[in-house]
Amino acid sequence: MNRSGGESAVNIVTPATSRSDRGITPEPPTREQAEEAVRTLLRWAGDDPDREGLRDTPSRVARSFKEFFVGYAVDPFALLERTFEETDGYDEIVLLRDIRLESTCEHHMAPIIGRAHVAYLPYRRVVGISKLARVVDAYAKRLQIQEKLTAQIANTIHEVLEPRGVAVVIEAAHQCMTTRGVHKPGVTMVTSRMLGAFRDNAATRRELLAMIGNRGATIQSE
Ligand SMILES: Nc1nc2c(ncn2[C@@H]2O[C@H](COP(=O)(O)OP(=O)(O)OP(=O)(O)O)[C@@H](O)[C@H]2O)c(=O)[nH]1
Ligand SMILES: [Zn+2]
Repeated sequence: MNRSGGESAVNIVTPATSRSDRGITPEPPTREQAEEAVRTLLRWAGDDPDREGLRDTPSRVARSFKEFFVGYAVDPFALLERTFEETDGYDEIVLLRDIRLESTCEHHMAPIIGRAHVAYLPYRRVVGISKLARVVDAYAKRLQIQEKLTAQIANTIHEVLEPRGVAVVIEAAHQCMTTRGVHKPGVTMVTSRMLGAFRDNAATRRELLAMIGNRGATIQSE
């Protein structure tokens, strides 16, 4: 049965989940090797890793990386396993709007800061709303490009919940563009991934976009 889009449904191909999507990464280096790499980068920056102020920096950076990249240790699919079926037939849009997004650009390892909006059209069951935000974090807390991040979140919800539609919109500022390189402060990148009814039905998509509203201006002040 086709749950994803009604009469005009086209079959949206969601790419197979890769090992890294599931949070499985190759053999990591030791803590000592990671700290030595930071010392090398400190020297590359032009400073002396042995001076007092920098002595503990390799250890701090190693710890910080565990926070910035905690998503590699999370299986986003498992986050959505628990669902609730007593919804009295609720089948309208569920939208989690303005989820704070903190990610890292995979090209420059610079912060990507913004907001994610995640919506789905339930089919028979709903998921705890915090889990949608957890899925965002599970993928955001990795090295990313925004397009892939957007697609991974949508594809995961689509694959696990099998809802009638999924929509993910991300608006974010890339510090690799604002503080270096082309230096364009205030620029935000907007991406969306629409699946099922959000992709096939223009009215459903319009309703969603109206619910999200124009929130771009709020990102720039962050
Ligand atoms: N499509 C996409 N591009 C991104 C994202 N984050 C950063 N980039 C871009 O990735 C590109 C990498 O381009 P390169 O020419 O390889 O790197 P670069 O010499 O540092 O480029 P500049 O940033 O232009 O100085 C840059 O244009 C970045 O703006 C993202 O999430 N999606
Ligand atoms: Zn970048």
